[in-house]
Formats: sequence, structure tokens, C-alpha cells
Amino acid sequence: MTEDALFPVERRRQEVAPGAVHLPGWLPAERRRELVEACRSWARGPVPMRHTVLPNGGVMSVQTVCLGWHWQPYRYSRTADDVNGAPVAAFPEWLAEWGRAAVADAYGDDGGYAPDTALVNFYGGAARMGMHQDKEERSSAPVVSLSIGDACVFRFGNTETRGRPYTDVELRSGDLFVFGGPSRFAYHGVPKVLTGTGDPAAGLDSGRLNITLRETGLGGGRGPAQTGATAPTGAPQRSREWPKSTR
Ligand SMILES: O=C(O)CCC(=O)C(=O)O
Ligand SMILES: [Fe+2]
Repeated sequence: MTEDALFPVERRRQEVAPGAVHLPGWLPAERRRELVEACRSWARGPVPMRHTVLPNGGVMSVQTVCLGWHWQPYRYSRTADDVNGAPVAAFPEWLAEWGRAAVADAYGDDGGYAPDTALVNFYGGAARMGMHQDKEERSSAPVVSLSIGDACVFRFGNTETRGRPYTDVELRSGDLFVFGGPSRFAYHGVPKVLTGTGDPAAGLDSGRLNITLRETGLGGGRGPAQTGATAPTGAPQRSREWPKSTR
């Protein structure tokens, strides 16, 4: 339960919509720290983290860097043609293992989950993300979302419209949210970051990191590491005991 809320909110596993599961506090502090370190490394390059420019000229308030496949509105490619043209960093095997553990904890079975791309988003205090569908993937495998740092309001809607019905969920540091099955193509967004709620234990005092893992369905594996390039430095060593269910 939250300590500060007038009406305390239960922080329990919750199925927000069919196939959309929120697992609060899924990532332990050590794993959060490792992931923050890895994100700092990915943010430096080979493709630097940047504010994505939309086809209508709008600039996203969120900053993004990708692994495995580079996402730009509205397609995936192996090179960051809208940034510096560099090949995207590889999607590491340890992150795929975290993804399988996440799906298994959400649904009871990992279903052979094989994510080959990740979008790493950084939200400064004023950043937000409008309601959208993740639909550039040619796969209906679930999206695995990990949040670290400042909490946020995550709005999870329906597959038909940007508007109601939707459910607002508070995602805090370490929370896992998985959306698949009938919810895989539901609209979702982040209307608000709750500044001042950061996670010093994870090394992220302010701002919010969100990492979504996806299967692109495009084939060709997890990216450059498959073809000989080196993995980004700073990738954490996962302890052998982890991941396991924290439910
Ligand atoms: O930041 C989040 O929680 C959601 C991010 C998201 O929807 C996306 O990257 O497509
Ligand atoms: Fe999304």
C-alpha cells in the first residue's frame, strides 16, 4: 500500500484488461541498478538517445534509443537513418531472458517468447506519451514493459479508440507491465510523470526510464551481435539465481 495516499492503493498483481498484467515491484534493486547502467551505456551510442521527430514535424518529449531494431515512425530498420545512420546496438541475450521470465510470471508460461527489439525511453519531468498502439511489429507476441525511476500514470485503453474506456495505472520503479493476447494492440500512453518519486537505489534520482521488449516478426535475429559486432559495454552480468518469480 502507498504510505502517502489518502485512499491507499493496493500494490498487487492486477489484470487491467484481458492479457494486460501489472506486476508491481517485479525488478529487485540490483537488477534495476544494472538496467539503469546498461541504459546509460546504450544512450551513448552507437546511436545516441534522441527526441524522435514525427512525420508531421512534431518532436517527441520522450528521448529514445533502440536495441536490435531501430524504430522510427513508423517502421523498423537495422540502421538509425533518422539519427546518425549507425547500425543499431545488438539486443542482448540476457534481456531476452528477462523478457521470458516476465512473460512467464505474467501468464504462467513464457510461450517461447523471443524478443528481438527494445525501445528504451527516458522521460524528463515534463515528458509524456500520447495514446498510441504498438503496431509496427508483424507479430502478436506480447510487449514487456519495465519501468525505473520516477513513477508515472500509465493509461491503458482499448483496441478501438484512443479514448475511453481506459484504466489509469500507476507504474513505479521496478514495475512490470505485460500486454498481449486480446490487449496486444490496445491504445496506451503516459499522460504524466510523477516527478520527485525517483529511485536513488537504482541510481536514477529523477526522470523515468521505460524499456519495452517486443518481437518484431521481421526475422534475422537480435541484431549486430549475431553477425560479429560486439555487444554494448556496461551490459550487466545476470546472477544465475535470477530471474525468478517475485509474486
Ligand atoms: O513509457 C511507457 O510506459 C510506455 C512506452 C510506450 O508505450 C512505447 O514505447 O511504445
Ligand atoms: Fe507503446
